[in-house]
Amino acid sequence: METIHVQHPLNIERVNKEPCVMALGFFDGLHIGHQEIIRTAKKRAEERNLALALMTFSPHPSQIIPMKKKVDHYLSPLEAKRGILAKLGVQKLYVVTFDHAFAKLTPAEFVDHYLIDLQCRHAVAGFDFSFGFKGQGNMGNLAEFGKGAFGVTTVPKVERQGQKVSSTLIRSLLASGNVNGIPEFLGDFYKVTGQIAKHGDSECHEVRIEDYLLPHKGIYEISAEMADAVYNGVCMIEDDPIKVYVKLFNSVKARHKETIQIKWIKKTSSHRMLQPV
Ligand SMILES: Cc1cc2nc3c(=O)[nH]c(=O)nc-3n(C[C@H](O)[C@H](O)[C@H](O)COP(=O)(O)O)c2cc1C
Ligand SMILES: Nc1ncnc2c1ncn2[C@@H]1O[C@H](COP(=O)(O)OP(=O)(O)O)[C@@H](O)[C@H]1O
Repeated sequence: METIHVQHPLNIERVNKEPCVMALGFFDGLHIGHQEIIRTAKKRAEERNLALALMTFSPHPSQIIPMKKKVDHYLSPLEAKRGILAKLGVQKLYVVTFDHAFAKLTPAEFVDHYLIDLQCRHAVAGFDFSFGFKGQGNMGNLAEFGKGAFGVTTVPKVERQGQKVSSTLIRSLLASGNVNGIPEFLGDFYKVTGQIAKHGDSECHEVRIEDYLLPHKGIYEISAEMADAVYNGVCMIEDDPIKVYVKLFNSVKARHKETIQIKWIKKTSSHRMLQPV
């Protein structure tokens, strides 16, 4: 997968582009709703023999525009997003810097410069995707702004348990420590990647995790992947200041600075921190 970072104003001559199907959205977490968008876009790309592209933004629009909640930690920071998108078959990833100049674009300007000029031949997004100044562009008027340059597919709402699957919903499950409820919406357990920051004589390792949203403080059953091997263990999250400690069962020790991927299984009680299951 090719990753192309662009910033407004676009110097279109210098952007590596090709006729494509473009999936649109922020896509934090790549939950089952997002996966449905990408599956649909992939189908359209195959039918039309076009490249599969996806446009996302960085940072989250709420960092620039006042919104109800400011997102400053992610379910899938850009590197994690890249890995997941490549696996889902995305061939070109456009990462647009979301700054004030970009946020001020009218829906027509966004479509002209970021879809038509990037050779989008078909756009795919969910029923609630919005774009352009004050979110005035939507799936009801996207085709009109496209003036026939591309077709549009709107993916209907993906729901579970009577609720729209959303990154906000997954964030609230993390905030309540309800990590075992996440796979229903995410399609998998919630995973974060970090580095072993400190290890002493004890088998309890401190892990440094950046950019990811973490579950609520407490003790969790986890599985950890390091150097292609998977271990079971427990993880303790402290807040104020935020610290993450991992203990792997069977006295497995991790090396300093080793990369560790933590998969959150469920919240547990403190005594199991000492007593492996
Ligand atoms: C060109 C452009 C301008 C935008 N301007 C605004 C804005 O002024 N106010 C706003 O609330 N959102 C704005 N947005 C953000 C969108 O409403 C939306 O959050 C973003 O496109 C991510 O879509 P998603 O949340 O459906 O993934 C803009 C988006 C784009 C692409
Ligand atoms: N549950 C869903 N059903 C259908 N489409 C969705 C769903 N959730 C998100 N989308 C679409 O996925 C893209 C990215 O949406 P985004 O706003 O980043 O997700 P979320 O609503 O989870 O924060 C947009 O095109 C959006 O319309």
